[in-house]
Amino acid sequence: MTPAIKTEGLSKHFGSIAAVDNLDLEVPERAVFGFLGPNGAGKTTTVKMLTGLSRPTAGRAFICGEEVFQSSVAVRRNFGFLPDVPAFYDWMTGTEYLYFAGELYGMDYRELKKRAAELLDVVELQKAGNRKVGGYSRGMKQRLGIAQAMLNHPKVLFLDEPTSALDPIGRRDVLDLISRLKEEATVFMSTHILSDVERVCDSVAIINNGKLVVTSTVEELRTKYARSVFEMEFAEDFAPFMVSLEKQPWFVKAERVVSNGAPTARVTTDDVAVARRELPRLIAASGLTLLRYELTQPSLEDIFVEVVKAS
Ligand SMILES: Nc1ncnc2c1ncn2[C@@H]1O[C@H](COP(=O)(O)OP(=O)(O)OP(=O)(O)O)[C@@H](O)[C@H]1O
Repeated sequence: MTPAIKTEGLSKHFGSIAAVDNLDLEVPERAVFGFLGPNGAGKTTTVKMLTGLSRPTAGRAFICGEEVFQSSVAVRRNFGFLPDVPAFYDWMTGTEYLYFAGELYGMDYRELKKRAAELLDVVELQKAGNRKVGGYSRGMKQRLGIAQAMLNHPKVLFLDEPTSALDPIGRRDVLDLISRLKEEATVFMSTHILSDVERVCDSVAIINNGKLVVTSTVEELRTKYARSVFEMEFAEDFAPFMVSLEKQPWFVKAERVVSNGAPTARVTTDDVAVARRELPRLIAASGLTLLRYELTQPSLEDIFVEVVKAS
């Protein structure tokens, strides 16, 4: 099957800076793909090359098998794009805005009317369609922007930081919408918000300093970096206890975090069976009063920090 997005040695240099360096990516159809990386990693530069807004210094990019730049008109038909800060005309209603955008795409008026109504439904703005965009919340604007990007049935939808400016309810609505869109299109979203990735993405790529560090399904990433984490709350100060754990052969790291409002010891191990046996004995020997003891999995954030540091 032709991948929705493919890059071969994609690179962009700005003078001596390699913003994107020899990137090989493959994104399957009908996936929600998370594109992650710390600030300055090269995410925006990559998205600009994938959407034909910036020419690569070397390498090639394909959307649905069509090479970007070689066949830009054919490629443009295949994707929709929502920038991180979309611009709207506040005096237009939501429906008028979609008609305006559809006319720019050259859509037939009858088809446009039908598609706009259908999309207002999908993004749950059917009631707000006749209200002026100036009165929309940020979340509503973002959903309208997604409807606009989906107008001409793109096979790939690029979303740049789609939830970063939203409150928790706006975020939840946009994430629910992204999950539903995968029925229609492949979604490629760049983001910093790892909990969003955990909620909606099937696969991810992590880049750092312009280079691909890892690409895999979220599941594989978890299995590969599976280390178990014990969370413990104590009635007394547990700092000396954490230090005493460092000598244990199964110990990877110990952190003091605040979980559910309480100071918590988070202890990571790479040998869960031994740690499970040993920890209760060590807690008993410490004389501390144990209030909570839980075995959890590392978050995507833990994995991200580890992968980026190692690179
Ligand atoms: N037009 C440009 N001229 C010179 N350097 C640039 C240009 N655009 C980007 N860069 C550099 O390329 C690198 C990658 O930038 P890019 O904006 O792609 O990163 P990013 O991952 O999107 O970062 P952020 O998450 O902060 O938006 C950075 O070092 C940046 O300073």
